[in-house]
Amino acid sequence: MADMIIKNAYILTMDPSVGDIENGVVVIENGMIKEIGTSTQCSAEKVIDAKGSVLMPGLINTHCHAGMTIFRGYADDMQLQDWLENHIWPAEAQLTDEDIYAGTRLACLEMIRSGTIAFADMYIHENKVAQAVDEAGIRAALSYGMIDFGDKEKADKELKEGSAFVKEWNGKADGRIDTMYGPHAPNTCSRDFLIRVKEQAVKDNVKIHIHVLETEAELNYMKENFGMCSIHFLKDIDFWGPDILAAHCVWLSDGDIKILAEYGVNISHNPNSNMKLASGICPVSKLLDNGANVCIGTDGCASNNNLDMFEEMRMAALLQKVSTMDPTVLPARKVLEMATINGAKALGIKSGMLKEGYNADMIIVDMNKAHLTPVYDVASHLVYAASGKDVETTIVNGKVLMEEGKVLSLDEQEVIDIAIQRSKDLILKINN
Ligand SMILES: CSC[C@H]1O[C@@H](n2cnc3c(O)ncnc32)[C@H](O)[C@@H]1O
Ligand SMILES: [Zn+2]
Repeated sequence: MADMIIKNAYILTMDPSVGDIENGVVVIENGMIKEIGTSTQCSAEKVIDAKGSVLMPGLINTHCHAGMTIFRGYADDMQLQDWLENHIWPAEAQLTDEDIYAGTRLACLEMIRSGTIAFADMYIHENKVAQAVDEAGIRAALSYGMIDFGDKEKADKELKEGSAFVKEWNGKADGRIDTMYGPHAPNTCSRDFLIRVKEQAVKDNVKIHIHVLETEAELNYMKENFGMCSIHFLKDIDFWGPDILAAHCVWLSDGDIKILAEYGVNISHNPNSNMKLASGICPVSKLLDNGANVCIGTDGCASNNNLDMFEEMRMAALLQKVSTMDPTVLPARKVLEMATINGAKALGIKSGMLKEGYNADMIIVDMNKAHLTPVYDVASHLVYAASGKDVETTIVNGKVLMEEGKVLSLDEQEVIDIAIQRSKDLILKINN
């Protein structure tokens, strides 16, 4: 007897060798996909009838600061440097374990609700992020965010904390938590520190999550201080490889794009954050044309201001079209690949496709809605017409985290109430 069967669904497998299955069935056992096809001989304890809905791989958010969800709507409409240095960093200095736990629980709730099954995170008090992820049932690649600003003592302390986090949490929560090292950016971390981080990550066999060339200011800083841009600087210290998840990559030259593709670097494109902070536009279609792995993230809730990956997919497509003045670039299926297959590759997880032997990480999208009617092309609706609110069921590791719109792994009202209380206490502390 299997654990679960989902039947009568339009299945968007994202498996290129199979394609879509119009009236399909998926069998789940021990957190994995046991069978996928048009029929099954299996029976299961739980059967979900998904008639009229789309069953697809859950979305993967490859750049987030989940704890920052406590700052949703705090410090809008500013230049990135002003926003970060004069507002966000002073506010973060006031954050406690409990604030980050509350913010991350709120983030997990929103992600489960809007069809995200996994996210990559970089933040402070990351132990509390891990605790929240463990309890919420979602999957994540977590890193303690490190900044040394060229201070050797701070570098030692940060690396010690990043290392301790990796040792404590890697592979935990039934394998749902992976860890990474999280040096913040090439303009906030010293050269020596980045070299040490890379060495440690290789030793620990974990990946690295870093912001790269988000702003023109970073590009200018690197050129002034090192005589080269961040891409060449990181190449110079043997940093690049398929173990690197580089967020943003907005200010790239054609030569930089070739380097990122050649080294198999994973690039998280964060269109809403880049638009809101007016950072610029990542050359996504050029990166993809050169064979780079580009995936999609939301960034934190203080620069977005939500974690809806459906919205992020739509923005990714529209932004490339208008910036290249070519409506044929980044068609819907390609964007879906970025948010599923490419995200899974970046995180090194067997998700992002509905295929035998893969993690049972999937979502059911209700298509019986006015704004999703009629249907000529399912992929088109998922990217251009749907939103996270259309997700009715979310399954991670074979466990149902939300069923027919009810979140089962978290007490929704409690999560919201605590986040409200924490935000009120926080603003009093910040303003004092
Ligand atoms: C050291 S933990 C991570 C650090 O990153 C900050 N952050 C959030 N969003 C961005 C962004 O768009 N660019 C650069 N840094 C960002 C966050 O506030 C934490 O301090
Ligand atoms: Zn970020």
